Amino acid sequence: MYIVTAKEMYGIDHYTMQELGVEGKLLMENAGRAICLKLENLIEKTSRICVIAGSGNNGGDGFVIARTLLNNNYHVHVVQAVPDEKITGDALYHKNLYKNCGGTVTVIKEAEIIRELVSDADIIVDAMVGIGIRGKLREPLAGIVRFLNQTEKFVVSIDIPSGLPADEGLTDFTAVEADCTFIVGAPKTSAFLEHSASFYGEWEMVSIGFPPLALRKYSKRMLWNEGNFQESMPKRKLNSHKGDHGRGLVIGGSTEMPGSIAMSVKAALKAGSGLITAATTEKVIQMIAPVSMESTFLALSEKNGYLANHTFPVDSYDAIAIGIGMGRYEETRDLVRYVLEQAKCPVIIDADGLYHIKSDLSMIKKRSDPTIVTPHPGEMAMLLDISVPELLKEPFRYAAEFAGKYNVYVVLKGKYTIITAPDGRQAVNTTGNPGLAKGGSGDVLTGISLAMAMQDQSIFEALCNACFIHGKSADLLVANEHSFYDLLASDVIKGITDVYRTFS
Ligand SMILES: NC(=O)C1=CN([C@@H]2O[C@H](COP(=O)(O)OP(=O)(O)OC[C@H]3O[C@@H](n4cnc5c(N)ncnc54)[C@H](OP(=O)(O)O)[C@@H]3O)[C@@H](O)[C@H]2O)[C@@H](O)CC1
Ligand SMILES: [K+]
Repeated sequence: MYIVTAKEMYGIDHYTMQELGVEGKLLMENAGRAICLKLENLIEKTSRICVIAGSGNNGGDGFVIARTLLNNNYHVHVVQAVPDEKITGDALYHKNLYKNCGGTVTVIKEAEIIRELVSDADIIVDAMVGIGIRGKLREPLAGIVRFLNQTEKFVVSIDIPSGLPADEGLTDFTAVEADCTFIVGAPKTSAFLEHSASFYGEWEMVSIGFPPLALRKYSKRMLWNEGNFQESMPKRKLNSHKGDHGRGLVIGGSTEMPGSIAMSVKAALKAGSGLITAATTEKVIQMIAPVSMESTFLALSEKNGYLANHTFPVDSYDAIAIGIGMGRYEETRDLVRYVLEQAKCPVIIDADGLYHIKSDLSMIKKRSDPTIVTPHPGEMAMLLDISVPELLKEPFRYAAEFAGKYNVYVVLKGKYTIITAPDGRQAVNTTGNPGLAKGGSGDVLTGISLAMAMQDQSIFEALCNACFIHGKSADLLVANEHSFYDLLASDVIKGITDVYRTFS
């Protein structure tokens, strides 16, 4: 499923109409009808529905919905929140069809009157404004939105909750807090931003006839779901051996943080790596060896309990993960630099490794083999020298800029983890739950990512699949024997079994 900006949606719309010859009226009919099919599952035959229509094509969708429901014997009324002369084009065509079928319309000039007009309605359909919103919502729409946000009635938004921007970048808006939203054609970016996603309520996308080639042509963003995972995840051959599944190296750990590297190693093995070596200090090896029975170890030099400058052969590995639990000690940085310069395989940089590269980002820019950074928002903001709120306003743009500038893959972790390729392709992971907001969770994702980077798939797909597995493991665990509260990172490692048994 593709994710679009408003501009991309208009591009897809234009292409479908101009190049393919599909008329706008037909797209609007398709949108309204597809939404009605879904809506009818939510409402009773006796439900009273009030559609609030605005002036643009979003209002036009509202008129199609009103006519379809009316013709299916529902009790419907349309409140038009703009003067008659503002309804033009395809929206006017559909308004007339609705009226020709016996539909009634009340035109309102002031927001106050809405309370009375919807007093006997069970369901309110918000078709005031969609992706055509410009600036902050004007009256009377703003007043209607304030009313809708305090009413107990069930509010269904069409395409986008009215007032909400489709794109990232704006955080100051008045918008409908919908109970549910039926998104038209493709989900918009604001459905995946921490400050705006909740306005959608539960959402579902309806297809209205945009061909995949049009979506592909305009959008570089997608939602990574079960279908993508199943399609791209390489199948295991029955006669394969451990060497076929990747020989990985995890570099990290310190006396203060010995556990995290153990978690990454275990996750990497559980997710399907053939062989994993943990490169860490002698002391950490002694500490983690009893719980890391399936891995091999490489002792590196240390200073005050932290990894210090050390050169060792890194060319016999298929992929490397570095940074986990290694601390921010000055001398550890030389080790990070050495690995990034020498390794001729994909390198994943996580946690403290990100702090080490910050002082000299040319370390990553110079590499010719794939480099992957896996920051949470605090680490991403640190890499970019901006605040976390600033980053979260436009995470897609910042991640894409960083990936392009430094030629790296970025896995920006969060409620909506965004995976970005150096060429600007982006994916949003669909799995995961609040149970993952716990220590060790990132270490597990790094381990799974390491395993995926060594399977027969592109790095972009590998990272998308790693995020999918990580989140899906947590989802299955919470659905069955665990809760958001008690879920541990070690449970997520065990849960990888169920993800593979269920989906591959
Ligand atoms: N292919 C597609 O994409 C398809 C899209 N479809 C649907 O069309 C929608 C996009 O339609 P659109 O382009 O007509 O814009 P839309 O969201 O109705 O808003 C424009 C109106 O809002 C008004 N307005 C703007 N800002 C305002 C403000 N701050 N405060 C108050 N009012 C404001 C503005 O009024 P004006 O400023 O001109 O007075 C203008 O009249 C899309 O979301 C989807 O639902 C489907 O039909 C199927 C095909
Ligand atoms: K709307």
